[in-house]
Amino acid sequence: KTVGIVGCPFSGGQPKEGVDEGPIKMIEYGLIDQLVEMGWSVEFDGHHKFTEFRPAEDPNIGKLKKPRYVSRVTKAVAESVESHLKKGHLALTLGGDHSLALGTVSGTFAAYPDACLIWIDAHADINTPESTESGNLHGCPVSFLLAVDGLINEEITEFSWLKPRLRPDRLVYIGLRDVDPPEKEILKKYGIKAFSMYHVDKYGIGKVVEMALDAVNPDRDRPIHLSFDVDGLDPTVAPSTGTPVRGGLTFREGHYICEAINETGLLVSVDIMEVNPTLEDEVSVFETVTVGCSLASLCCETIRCDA
Ligand SMILES: N[C@@]1(C(=O)O)CN(C[C@@H]2CCCCN2)C[C@@H]1CCC[B-](O)(O)O
Ligand SMILES: [Mn+2]
Ligand SMILES: [Mn+2]
Ligand SMILES: [Mn+2]
Repeated sequence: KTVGIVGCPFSGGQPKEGVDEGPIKMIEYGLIDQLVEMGWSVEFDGHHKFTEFRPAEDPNIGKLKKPRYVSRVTKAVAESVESHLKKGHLALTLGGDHSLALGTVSGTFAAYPDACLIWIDAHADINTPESTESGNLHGCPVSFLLAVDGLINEEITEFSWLKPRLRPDRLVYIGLRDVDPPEKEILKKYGIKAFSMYHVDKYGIGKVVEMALDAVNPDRDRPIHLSFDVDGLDPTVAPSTGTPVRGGLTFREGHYICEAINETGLLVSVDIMEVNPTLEDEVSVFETVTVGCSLASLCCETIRCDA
């Protein structure tokens, strides 16, 4: 069993410095050794160097910020993820901000057209170029990926490489608690399944994960892409992240999601996103980086001590 690590030091989808250090710290903290100890062979030929992709000029397109930089980087990420998957490897992408999912999810669907997407996040990241207020592309990836008509008005030529393959009934969220009004409209309009923290409280994480899988993978026969924004966790668990929101997933709830999805045997591609090891004090940074590493490891569990 081989896991291909896609190290993505990238911060172009949002304004805070430091989230590009996330992948570097997760590797420094020994993620590779951890995976090797768990029985994986690890393919990692160093972090991507995305600074070469940065255009001299990158004026906003409408409200969107750094559109050319984000587009070039995510196109490269899509190719990288696809190539790991086509070799039958598990793709593990370390971010970097969540705009990288434009690439990771595209790469997964190129290799596994029948895949489903499980998005763990405080946010829906489904703003369109028109609905976004911040213009930060880390708040938009899902709207670009959705294969629906009429969501995005004018085609953004920079992103013409991106073939939207995500059907609304193959997408499910867990952990939502800070969704913009236009995003709520989109979720409702396309009937996208979303388990907010309200549902986690009401049903418990075990039932929520089961309902999420039932929604997008009823026969448990579709490959799974798990996109995990660490701000889905409570800020007491993952404090060093760009857009923290109180009332999030506990340490165990976050890890349970990874264990339960791993247990399906269907996981093909994982993103660990929005770890920014420069925002908080040393202890908070340590906690956030180690949580990123442990989430990744539990996605890769091979030997389960079954009860
Ligand atoms: N929807 C957002 C966007 O900027 O589009 C607005 N939100 C921040 C905003 C602050 C004021 C109260 C309402 N929320 C961040 C989110 C993107 C998060 C991207 B992720 O990858 O971290 O999930
Ligand atoms: Mn590989
Ligand atoms: Mn996100
Ligand atoms: Mn988020």
